[in-house]
Amino acid sequence: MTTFKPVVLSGPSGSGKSTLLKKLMGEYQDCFAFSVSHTTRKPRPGEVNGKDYHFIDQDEMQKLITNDAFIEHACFSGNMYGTSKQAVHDVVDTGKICILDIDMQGVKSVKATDLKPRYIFIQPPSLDALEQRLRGRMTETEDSLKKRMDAAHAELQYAAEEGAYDHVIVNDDLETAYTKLKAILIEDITRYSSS
Ligand SMILES: Nc1ncnc2c1ncn2[C@@H]1O[C@H](COP(=O)(O)OP(=O)(O)OP(=O)(O)O)[C@@H](O)[C@H]1O
Repeated sequence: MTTFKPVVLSGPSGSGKSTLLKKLMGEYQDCFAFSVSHTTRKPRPGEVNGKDYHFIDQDEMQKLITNDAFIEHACFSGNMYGTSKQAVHDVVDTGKICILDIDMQGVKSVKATDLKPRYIFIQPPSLDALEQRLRGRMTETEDSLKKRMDAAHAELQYAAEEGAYDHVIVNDDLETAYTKLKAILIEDITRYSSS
């Protein structure tokens, strides 16, 4: 079976990663998949273990963290979440193209693994435009906006370093950015479709 390198999509919050991924997965439903995350959160009605999340308890989570099983892990509202290296390998083994939507710390962690993905950075046209988009999304408080803008500075600095990413896509006009993203992935998409 043909397998594909995972694809890492990174970029400041508000740069348009989710928007681009939604378009990509809408157009090529079959081809791409996200890895299944681990969480200590209780399953909601209808959620399936191993499909929506790997539901585990605190002790198991701690063990996985100690064993360096995660690419990234974080705590939100008292629950822990993590993306394991194994979960990415599991998607690769299905023959689909695994998408990782992760931040700069996640990118640095992936670089320390044997995953060898393609690294794509989604860059906002400017910091002003980024702030406008975050405000327009109506998801942020002034405090969280400031945190995201501070983080964006660091992300842009890192992306400018030689070799940090394989591709940088400036998301100014959405259709143009999407065309660029597809151009990077089209060879794999075609191979997937003909396999
Ligand atoms: N090219 C574009 N032109 C104008 N607005 C855009 C463009 N791309 C995305 N947006 C808008 O910018 C906002 C942020 O985009 P999105 O939520 O996709 O960012 P993100 O990188 O996924 O953020 P996060 O990391 O916080 O999830 C959204 O409201 C989206 O509709």
